[in-house]
Amino acid sequence: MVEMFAAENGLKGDPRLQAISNAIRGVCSSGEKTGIMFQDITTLLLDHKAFKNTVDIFVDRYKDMNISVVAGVEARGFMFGPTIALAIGAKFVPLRKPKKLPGEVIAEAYELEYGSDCLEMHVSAVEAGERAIVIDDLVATGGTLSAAISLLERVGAEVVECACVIGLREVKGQRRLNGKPLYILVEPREIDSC
Ligand SMILES: O=P(O)(O)OC[C@H]1O[C@H](OP(=O)(O)OP(=O)(O)O)[C@H](O)[C@@H]1O
Ligand SMILES: Nc1ncnc2[nH]cnc12
Repeated sequence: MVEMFAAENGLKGDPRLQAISNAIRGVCSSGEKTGIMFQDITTLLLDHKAFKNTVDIFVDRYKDMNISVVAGVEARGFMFGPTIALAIGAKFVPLRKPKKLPGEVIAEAYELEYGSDCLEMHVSAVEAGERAIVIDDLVATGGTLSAAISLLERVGAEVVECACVIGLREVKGQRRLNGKPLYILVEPREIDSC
């Protein structure tokens, strides 16, 4: 299913979107994530063509936007962000879960569908005035991306846009997050059975 965001992402009728969607797996989650319609992008990573098309779409969008920072959210933003950063000539800045970064950090706590968490960023990684995008696999409540935006803005960076492969239905029609544009490729996959 790709219609939900196609009108907004400028890719209406682009066959790459359906192939990307088909490569994502909807799974019935258990443990602390019980009841969550879990979207598994590891199957997208196994499909070379769909994975490359995903990265290519983001690269085409951001290559001429004078972006110097691609910030990726741990863990799944790390699977897309570095490749995009290399292709557009930007640095990659990891936004990590607590106590993973060795240098001086700033931190932002946030709420998730299944609990709460915190993101940290090295203070010296980004300079004031730099133009940044934030990359993650999925936006659900938007709490994670909002924390990422706050971290970058606290050091004086300009967040140009947040980009995700998947947007949960709750974000339908919400084209902005904390005042920043939100760029989404596809809607979630249905779960066949639990
Ligand atoms: O829009 P939100 O409600 O904030 O949720 C989206 C976030 O949740 C998932 O990560 P998760 O926190 O599960 O961490 P993981 O990638 O380390 O599994 C996903 O990769 C996003 O980062
Ligand atoms: N439904 C979901 N599937 C995968 N990751 C998520 N992160 C938050 N909600 C999620």
